[in-house]
Parts: sequence; C-alpha cells; structure tokens
Amino acid sequence: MTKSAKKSCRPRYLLILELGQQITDIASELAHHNWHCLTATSVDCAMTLAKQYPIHVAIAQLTPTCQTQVFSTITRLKHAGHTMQWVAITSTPCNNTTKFRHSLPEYFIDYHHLPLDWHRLDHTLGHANGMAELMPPTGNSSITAATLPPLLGKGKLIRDLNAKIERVAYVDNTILLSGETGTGKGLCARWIHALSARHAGPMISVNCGALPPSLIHSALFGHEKGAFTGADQRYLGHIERAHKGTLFLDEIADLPIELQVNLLQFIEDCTIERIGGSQPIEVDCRIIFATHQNLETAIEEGRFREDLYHRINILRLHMPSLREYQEDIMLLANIILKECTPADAEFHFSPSAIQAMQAYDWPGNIREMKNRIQRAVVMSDTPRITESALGIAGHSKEYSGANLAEQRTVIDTEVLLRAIERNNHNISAAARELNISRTTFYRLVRKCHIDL
Ligand SMILES: Nc1ncnc2c1ncn2[C@@H]1O[C@H](COP(=O)(O)OP(=O)(O)OP(=O)(O)O)[C@@H](O)[C@H]1O
Repeated sequence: MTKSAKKSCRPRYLLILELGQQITDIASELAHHNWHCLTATSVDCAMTLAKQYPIHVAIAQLTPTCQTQVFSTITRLKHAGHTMQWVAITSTPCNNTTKFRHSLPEYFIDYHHLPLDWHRLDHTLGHANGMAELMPPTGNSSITAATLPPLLGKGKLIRDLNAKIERVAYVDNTILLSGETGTGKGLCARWIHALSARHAGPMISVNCGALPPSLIHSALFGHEKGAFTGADQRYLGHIERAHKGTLFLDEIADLPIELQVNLLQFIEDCTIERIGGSQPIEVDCRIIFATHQNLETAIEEGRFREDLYHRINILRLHMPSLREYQEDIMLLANIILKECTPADAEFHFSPSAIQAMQAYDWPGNIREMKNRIQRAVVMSDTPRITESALGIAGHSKEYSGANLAEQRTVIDTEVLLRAIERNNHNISAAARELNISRTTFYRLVRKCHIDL
C-alpha cells in the first residue's frame, strides 16, 4: 500500500478490463492493496462502470488475440470523456517480436509482465491515481480531433461504420474503401491513419486518376538521376515517402493496368525499385485503397487485374451514399450551416428547403451538400435559406406529391415567416397585416414549428 493510500480513507477505484483470456487474477491480489477493483468483460460494461464510479486508473490484460478490442475500448472510453490512465498487463516482456509494441505507448502509461511484482504494480497505479486526483476535471477536453469520429451522423449506418473504422484502424492490414464520390473516403483514410500505430509517420495521398499516364510510374516508384531524359536528379516516389506511415491510393481503378503489376509486386514483397535503379528498396507502409468505381466490373472489362483485386479486397469498408441515411440529412445540414455561418450572422433553413433537402438525391453526397450550403450562405440576402438558394428547387414535396395538409403547412410557414420579418418580429403587427387574431397567429406558429 502506498503512503498516500494509507493517509486517505477515500476508496481508490481500479477498472480491470478483461476482454480475452485472463492472464492472472489481478482483482483478488490488488484488493489486499486497498484497491476497489471493478472488472469489465465488455466495452458496454466498462462504459457503465466508468459512468458510475470516479475511476482514475485502469488495467487492461493485453494478449495478441484481444489487443484490437482493448485498443478500441480505450478509444471509446476516451470519446465518452473517461480519461483514466491505463496500465497494461502482458504475459511476457515486450520485445521486437511483440506485435502491439508500437501501440503500447499510445494507450498505456506503463506495462507490467508476468510474473507480476505486486508492490511495483501497486506503486505504478498509486502514483497514476494520485496524479490524476490533482488534475482539474477535464470533461471532454482531452479528446483530440484525431480521436473523434469524423463521419457525422447519428443513425445506425454511420454509428456502425465509425465502429468498424476504429476496429480496422488498429490492425496493420491493407484496407479497401468503396463508395460514391463525396461520401468521405478520403476523410476516413485520414482518420484510420490518425488512429493507427503509424500516426506519427507520414500520410501520403495519391489520386491515381489525376496523375498524367506518362509520369505515374515515376511519381509512384521514383527514379534515379539520369534514368530518362529530364531526370536530372534522384526523385523519391510517393510509395517510398510513405515509409513508416500510410499510403492512400485514391481512385485505384484508374491505375494503368501495366502499373498494377508493379503495385502487386510491392504489396507482395514490400520492396520497390526506382526507375533506373538496380537495388530493391524496402518500404514499410500500410496501404489504404479507395475507389468510387465497381472493381468487379472493371475486372470484367479487363481494366483491373483480378490478382490485385483479391490482394486488396480483404478488409473492405463501404461508405454509404447520403440518400441511404436520410434520417441524418438535417443533422448534417445544420452542422454544415453552422460551420459556414460567419460569427456576426445567423441563418436557418426555410421549411420548404428542409423538405427539398430530404427529397433530393444528393448525387455528390456530403461534398455536394457542403458546396450548396456554402454558396447559399454567401448569396442569401435574408437569414432564411430557401431551396432556390440551395439550387434544389423542384425537389421539395410541395412539387413531388405531398398531401394537402403538408402543402398548407409549407405555404403557411412561408407566409408567417415573411410577415414576421417584414414587421421586425412584432407579432401583433404581423397578425394585423395577415388579418388574423394574435391567438390564431400563435396557433399557426406552433403548427408550423416556427421558433420565435
Ligand atoms: N460522413 C461525413 N461526415 C462529415 N463530413 C464528410 C462526410 N463525408 C464526406 N464529408 C466531407 O465531404 C467532403 C468530401 O469528402 P472526401 O473527399 O473524403 O470524399 P471522397 O469519398 O474521398 O470523394 P472522392 O471519391 O470524390 O475522392 C470533405 O469535405 C469531407 O470532409
């Protein structure tokens, strides 16, 4: 028992995370050292305990089989604002062959291995607990941008996707992201890199469709001085520059078929050769591929190698198009509107704009939504953003067969809002102008959900 623990009569809570096989019985031993141990065998259980008890320190039993779940549980607890200090328990000392060795410093302040020296472990935990008690409450402030899920949305589709992204981020495998343009493949790749053990290394993004065919080989693999006319110095290609980090190859279906062989070879043996070079160069990077095209069709059309497809199609994440998560459309639109609104201004969507946005197909997905809202904010003369300002008039239910009651509400809302604006928010004047009583005016305001 540490001196501080003897002096204090407050209980010291310790969360023990056991998601895989138990390495050793920590709880019974540490109970003798004045720790109030709370064992969690699932992420939900850990979340519940973290909400109920003032836990400053936690232990995770870390084995190669449960490492991914452990890392993602720690991240989820962080997302929820639970910033306890973590200590790992491993069965053997970490060395060069331990798979999770690079991730340890990311998540843990220390690790102890079997056979455990209980006094040393108690000292580590006591020290962490004492220091944490001195810290001011942080709320969610310790959550960095990199650990917050970037894909906006509260619906099940996006929540599941965010959870899957977290899960794949911690393993070092190749990932394939598919989905329409503007669905957030680039955003997702950056987030995976930020969460991964390679986050301190470079993140190199290459759009395979944007590189001129004559330069693409050298851009990816580099060249030696004098390799071809104009090669007046050595050039390190994108792949080599991604060493120790992440290589994001966007629009992979646009990579010329001859280069797909070189890429496959690199994926197989992790070495490249610069053009004009004679030495294989080892490159250690994780590759994330993305495509908005259907790779299966590209194979049928002879534009994509089947062997490369099988090599990259192992961990695949599909980014849903915006129209697939309708329930989140207004949540996203309001967040984007807030981001675009200058500090001294205020904007809101008109009811018919809301209907039009919900009825619209969004072929360009969130990128299109961002662009439309940004343009509307710049061009609007009034605080009210209409479907015309968004450039999607004709998609609202007003025009697409909504029932009479819905159409009346849309019209009433427009009329009321205009009257309120014209009369500088003087409700009596607005009611007078519309030739209705104040009571009727307020009833209509309530029916149309207008926020006065
Ligand atoms: N689910 C999302 N949540 C928040 N922002 C998003 C989401 N999806 C896309 N965005 C935003 O939309 C824009 C386009 O995203 P991004 O470039 O990642 O899409 P993409 O799928 O890679 O598109 P492309 O296939 O055209 O390269 C970015 O500004 C990004 O921040």
